[in-house]
Amino acid sequence: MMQQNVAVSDTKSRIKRYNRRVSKNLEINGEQRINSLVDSMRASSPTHAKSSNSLAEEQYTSWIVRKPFLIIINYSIFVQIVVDMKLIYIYIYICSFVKQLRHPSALDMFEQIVDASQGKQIVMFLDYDGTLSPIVNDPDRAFMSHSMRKTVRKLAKCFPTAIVTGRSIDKVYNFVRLTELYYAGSHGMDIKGPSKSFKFNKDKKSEEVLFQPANSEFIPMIAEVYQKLVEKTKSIAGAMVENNKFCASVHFRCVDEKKWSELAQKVRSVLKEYPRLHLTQGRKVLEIRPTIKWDKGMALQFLLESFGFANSTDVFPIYIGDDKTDEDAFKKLIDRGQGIGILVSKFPKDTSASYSLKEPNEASIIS
Ligand SMILES: O=P(O)(O)OC[C@H]1O[C@H](O[C@H]2O[C@H](CO)[C@@H](O)[C@H](O)[C@H]2O)[C@H](O)[C@@H](O)[C@@H]1O
Repeated sequence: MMQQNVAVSDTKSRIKRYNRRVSKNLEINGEQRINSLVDSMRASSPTHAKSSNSLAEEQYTSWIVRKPFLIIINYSIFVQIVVDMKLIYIYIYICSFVKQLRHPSALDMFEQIVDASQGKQIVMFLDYDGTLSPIVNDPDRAFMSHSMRKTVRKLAKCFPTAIVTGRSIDKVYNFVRLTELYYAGSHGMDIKGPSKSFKFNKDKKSEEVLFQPANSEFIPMIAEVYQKLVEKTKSIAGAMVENNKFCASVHFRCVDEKKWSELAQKVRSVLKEYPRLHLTQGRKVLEIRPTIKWDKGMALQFLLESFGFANSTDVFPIYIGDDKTDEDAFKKLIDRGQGIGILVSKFPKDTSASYSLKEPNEASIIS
């Protein structure tokens, strides 16, 4: 009997120890997940994402700052510095040259792009934020310039043209205000065609083409999550939440970096209750979306198919975008072996796009 009691209490204490270990692991895992989310929030913010170029420039600057002290210490070290500086110069030069080779400016390559599209039907895909409009602190004030609107209108007269955005269609339409375009909102999960008769519509139907790959039950789910996120994050100065119909965005552009971890924790705590939603990241924004296999690349594919170019070799799709989510579309073009992807970015980035533009204004020049 005595032995049995000892065995039971032994087992109990082993179970307790086990539970303690498990819950400690869970805490560590939870903490690790938040830490890695905050790390990637930092990494995806341009001021933190050091390119090889900017790193070299930074090293170069720090050499300059230290230089006078080193001269006094030793002339031979000074000579060494001059040699090193030259090497750094050469390194910076090679980096920018290689970058140009990998992602030449779409402006410099304009003629080649035009040549490559000869005899083919150009189809234009345009991201909105950071591509047609400059990035601003307040997402509700990301206005498109009049000249950009004019350019997009002209484009749509010549080619089928679609806006592919993380925003809801209603929001992006309020900025763009062009009825002749196709709109793929909520990262391509809500696709609508022009609301009036449109010559590129193969069957010449005048009604809107509509495709929503995600189940419509996600709409109330996102609305609920949006409300919870607004409530949870209201104590964090600068945090903004947007309901984008099939997805929600939590902006941290105006949040003090010291608060990023707290914000990430709050977002994770809301998402815990929604296993059918997951988190992705854009430019200083956390995006919550349905766990379905759909992205901007698949939206591009869907639109090309609806234009009748499923297996056509006579099509030349051009996709212009600035964000991580646009990479799926760039990759799709590579898979199809057609057209070109153009990345809008001031900084060198790893991308599947073939060309680059420095800012939204340049996108209007090429169009
Ligand atoms: O696919 P996109 O059209 O690029 O949409 C992605 C997100 O764009 C918007 O946020 C971005 O632009 C804001 C205004 O310039 C800026 O404040 C924010 O930091 C950027 O991430 C939009 O507000 C989000 O809902 C979209 O998810």
